Amino acid sequence: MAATVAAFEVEELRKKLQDASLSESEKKETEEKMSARQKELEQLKSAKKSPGSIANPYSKSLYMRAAIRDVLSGDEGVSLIGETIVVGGWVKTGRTAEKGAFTFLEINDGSCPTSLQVLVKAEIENPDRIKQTGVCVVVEGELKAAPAESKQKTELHVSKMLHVGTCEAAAYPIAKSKLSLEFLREKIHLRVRTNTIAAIQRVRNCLAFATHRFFQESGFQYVHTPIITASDCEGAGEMFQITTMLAAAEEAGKKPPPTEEYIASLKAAASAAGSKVADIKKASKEGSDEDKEKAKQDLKPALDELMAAKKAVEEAEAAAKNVGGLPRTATGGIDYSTDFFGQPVNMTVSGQLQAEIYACAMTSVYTFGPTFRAENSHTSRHLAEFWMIEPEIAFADLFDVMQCAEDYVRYCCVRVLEECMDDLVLLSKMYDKGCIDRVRAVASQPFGRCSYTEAIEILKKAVANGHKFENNEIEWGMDMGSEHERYISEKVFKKPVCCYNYPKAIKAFYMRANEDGKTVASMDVLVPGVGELIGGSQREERYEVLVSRLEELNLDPKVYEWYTDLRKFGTCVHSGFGLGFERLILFCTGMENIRDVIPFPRWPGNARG
Ligand SMILES: NC(=O)C[C@H](N)C(=O)O
Repeated sequence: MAATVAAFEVEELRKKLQDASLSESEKKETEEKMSARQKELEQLKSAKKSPGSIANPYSKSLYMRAAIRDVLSGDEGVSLIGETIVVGGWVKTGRTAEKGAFTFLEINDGSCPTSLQVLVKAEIENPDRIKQTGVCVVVEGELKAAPAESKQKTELHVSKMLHVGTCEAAAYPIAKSKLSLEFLREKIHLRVRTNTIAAIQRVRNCLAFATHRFFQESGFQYVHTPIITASDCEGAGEMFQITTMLAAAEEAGKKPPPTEEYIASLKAAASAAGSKVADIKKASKEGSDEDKEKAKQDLKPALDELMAAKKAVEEAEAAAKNVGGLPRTATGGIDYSTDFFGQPVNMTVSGQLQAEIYACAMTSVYTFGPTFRAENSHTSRHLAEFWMIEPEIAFADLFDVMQCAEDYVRYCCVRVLEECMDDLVLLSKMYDKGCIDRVRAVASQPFGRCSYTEAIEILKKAVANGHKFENNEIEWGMDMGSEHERYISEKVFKKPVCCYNYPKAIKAFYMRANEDGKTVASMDVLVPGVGELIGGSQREERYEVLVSRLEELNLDPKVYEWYTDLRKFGTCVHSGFGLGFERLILFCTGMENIRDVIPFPRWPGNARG
């Protein structure tokens, strides 16, 4: 809410003014900023609202319901005092007062972290039906000024209960206010009813919208790349396969395969049927008129018998090869030609290759969709299904995409500070006190830049000075671990860093080879608290170099023909990157575990919800 942001800013500026080391001009500038924000705050607070102006446009036919966010925004509802409004939501807490004459409910509808206090008289609704956490209510009533001692400025005095969805209190798993995040992951269908998960969802929503805004305002086309694909972009083989052969295999697998004797007996039957046909044919040419007439009648059924016998042999032979119920090729591999797509396919690990196709015709494009990795990884930084944003830009080199990555991430931070401050405040109080400062710091200053070779020097020096990493063997060519990446961004630069020009041996086939013969034009953005947030590169645009790189890595150039074709038909310098959306959310919310920032997390052994 804009007013919350303004109030927060005023407070921050007030704190800053107490800093004795401020110069006269800094002090003046801060005072001016503060009075401008103060004025803005006053305006927001006095903006006049009406029940009609705040009613949700798509909740009018049933109830004329308003979102609690719109009731409370700016002035905490003061300008609506005396008006009749309708709100709907779920009870956070309920209590009775005056021996059950009143029920006080805190209701929340997910539109903002704040709940609305609602007062229901016993003659309007039985307290026992509504006071449990988790009950759903839609209520109509007059918004009144709250008593002076209460923490909120307004409360709703209910005149009509429009809906009650009761909640079985004893069985409701999230009735308690403080539950562990691990426990909530098990109650996946109810966890968004908690303040934490709802706040994270609002931040996620804000970042998703900010992503589209940033790229749309920068002239990018949003491209939908496929989820089902035959190519492995990262060449790492950590893919989920897609097939329809398994259900049929299960059926086929139930029958024992035909024995050699059985196949031999079928073959004998086929050969007998063959001889019979030959005899009939002979009789039709050489026999008496009577024989010829009979042969004419016998030929058709004999031919049918032969065809059926041959088919039985073929089927039995195929079934004998059908190990585990799966059809096999002559060399014993699985025969995918009978599968749905006629070839092995998997769920995408990255939309990059297809994004390149579009960039090489439309110049600036981006994808934003789910990607999948079948890594058996149980860390707090990995998911089997995660969302990725992948811009791809023609006529752009490595340094252009580094700048794009920096601008995009900073833009997201600005948006989240402007639009989700209440959520950030809530989360930072509960989980990570320094989070808002880190987001602000990212929004307000340029990223660092450092080559991989420089990064290795920094790490070596750290070890020489006594710093202990879990992996203390620092040498050029290593794949830096998260502890090393975090050291560089958190301890050395104290801000996000674009690290670039990594060794060729640890990077993917599509990255452009540098002149030194050892490195490729790749970059990672390393961020405090998170480690690697972005990976990207300038793409290899030279046909021969790309094909020989594929061969070097034992990747079949035939499989990547369409990709290498782009280099044959009007090639150009182009670059792009991929940002793991959930890692951006981790950074902005200060949450520790990636499983808590996606609505329905998938990890090995878990696909709840
Ligand atoms: N689009 C990109 O550059 C991201 C890269 N394909 C990755 O998955 O890391």
